[in-house]
Amino acid sequence: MDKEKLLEASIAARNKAYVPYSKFPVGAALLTVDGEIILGCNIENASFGLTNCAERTAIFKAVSEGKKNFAAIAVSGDTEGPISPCGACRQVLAEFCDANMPVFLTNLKGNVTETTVSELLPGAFTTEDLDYAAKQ
Ligand SMILES: O=c1ccn([C@H]2C[C@H](O)[C@@H](CO)O2)c(=O)[nH]1
Ligand SMILES: [Zn+2]
Repeated sequence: MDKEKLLEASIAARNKAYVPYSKFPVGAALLTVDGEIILGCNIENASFGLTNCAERTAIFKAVSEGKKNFAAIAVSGDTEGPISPCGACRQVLAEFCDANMPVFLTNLKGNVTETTVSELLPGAFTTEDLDYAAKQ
């Protein structure tokens, strides 16, 4: 997997961000198991709570096109250290990605952290929890 290419794609994805309120563009680049890169950016709203983060935009775009098997994601923002995905995005990543899927977090200075979905959200609530209740 070309980690540098994915990181660069996430930085390019920031250019499409719709961020009139925060002025804080974030980009995501989601790699499918077939080698396709799906981009996402944050999309804000005058009703602030309706904002969709870059990571969820990328995942929802992919899933809406029938692509649900992912190999990695890169996320970038202009932060002091590597960007930190919000809790909502961590939960959505846990829904669609393997626990050990690589997550590359970066900033514009080239600081990179490589982590995984389960490191970002240990003990995530998952579909297995629902299956357990359904069997009782
Ligand atoms: O990992 C992150 C962190 C923040 N944001 C967005 C949400 C909002 O538009 C702006 C400021 O929080 O950054 C993302 O898209 N992804
Ligand atoms: Zn988020």
